[in-house]
Amino acid sequence: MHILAAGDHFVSPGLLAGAVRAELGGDHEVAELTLPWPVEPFGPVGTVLEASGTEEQVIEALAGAEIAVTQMAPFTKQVFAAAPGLKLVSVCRGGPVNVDLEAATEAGVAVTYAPGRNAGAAAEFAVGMILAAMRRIATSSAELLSGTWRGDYYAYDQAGLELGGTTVGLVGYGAIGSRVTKVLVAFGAHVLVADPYADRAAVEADGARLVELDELLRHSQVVSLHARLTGETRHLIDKSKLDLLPQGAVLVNTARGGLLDYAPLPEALRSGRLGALALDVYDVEPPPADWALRDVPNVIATPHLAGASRQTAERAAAIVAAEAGRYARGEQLANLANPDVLRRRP
Ligand SMILES: NC(=O)c1ccc[n+]([C@@H]2O[C@H](COP(=O)([O-])OP(=O)(O)OC[C@H]3O[C@@H](n4cnc5c(N)ncnc54)[C@H](O)[C@@H]3O)[C@@H](O)[C@H]2O)c1
Ligand SMILES: O=C(O)[C@H](O)COP(=O)(O)O
Repeated sequence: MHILAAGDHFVSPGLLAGAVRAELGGDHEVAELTLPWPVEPFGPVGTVLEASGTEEQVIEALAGAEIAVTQMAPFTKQVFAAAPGLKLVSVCRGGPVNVDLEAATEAGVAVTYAPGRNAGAAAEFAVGMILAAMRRIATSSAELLSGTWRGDYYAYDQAGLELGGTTVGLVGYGAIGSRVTKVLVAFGAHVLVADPYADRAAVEADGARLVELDELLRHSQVVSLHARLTGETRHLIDKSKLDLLPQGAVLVNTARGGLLDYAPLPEALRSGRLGALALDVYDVEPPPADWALRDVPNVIATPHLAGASRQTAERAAAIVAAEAGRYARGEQLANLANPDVLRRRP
């Protein structure tokens, strides 16, 4: 069998190919393709979002492949049309946003994905960002290293908040939001959750309360975003929603830049409306040189790092290799994103 391992600098082609060889044995031809990373600014929500590399690159590398394993490669209608032998695309992402699922189904190609493979890493990182922002860990460190010892941080009106006893609002209760909840509850925080699709009983069993978004925003001193970016969630938090937050609230976004309207943020921070902002994701990645939040107080910014742990990369490669193994043995795939494809097969 011919297999394409299309990786990037995070989940490398070598890591993917090694896992596939270990799963399938050595009798198969595994081609390796390296895609650029970091990705270009993300495209609009559509059929294929957040892909990396070009269709031409993928078409050339596929060359007769029956299986492709990847994180970011674009699988568009054109790619499926040019690869008639392709039967399985296994994507090691939380959602196969780089695959046109309709075109895959039409072409009879099964698509699998990897829900939760980086949820532990992203949840730990989000909690780290929440703590760093609440207690000014990152900004005070940067100030001290640049020569400023700020005694006023001890003053009552400048001092940070403890997590214990503080109300934290989590927007989105999926693989990451639910993990963040459990950690925050263990710290003694009161956790509010807004997610129109969440199971109330599951939220309550985790020690949190399911509420409407506006209620969450009105009552949370800290708000952390954990929803997926869809047509429905784009700019879920805009100026009108920011205005609902208590004065001096902390806002954390480790999910997707598109969830948040970035335009009102500089003024909200300068005026103290927002007490701190912690970001791992941006409306444009990387943010431009003249980024409006670069010289604004109380901003923490990391380069889209939340999901990037060693375990995530290893787990990702193992998950797609296991799906390739199931396909090769004729077994049921574990996480099929386009079940309709089964109806199209003889
Ligand atoms: N920064 C990083 O490195 C990094 C890493 C992994 C994931 N992420 C991002 O984190 C986010 C969460 O990932 P996940 O794996 O938990 O996703 P998930 O699919 O498991 O959960 C997303 C949740 O969002 C909820 N949701 C949908 N519409 C909503 C709405 N209108 N309001 C509130 N909630 C809504 C869904 O019901 C679901 O529970 C995603 O945006 C993902 O892309 C970022
Ligand atoms: O780090 C990320 O944000 C990802 O690499 C992709 O996340 P996703 O797999 O949930 O799309």
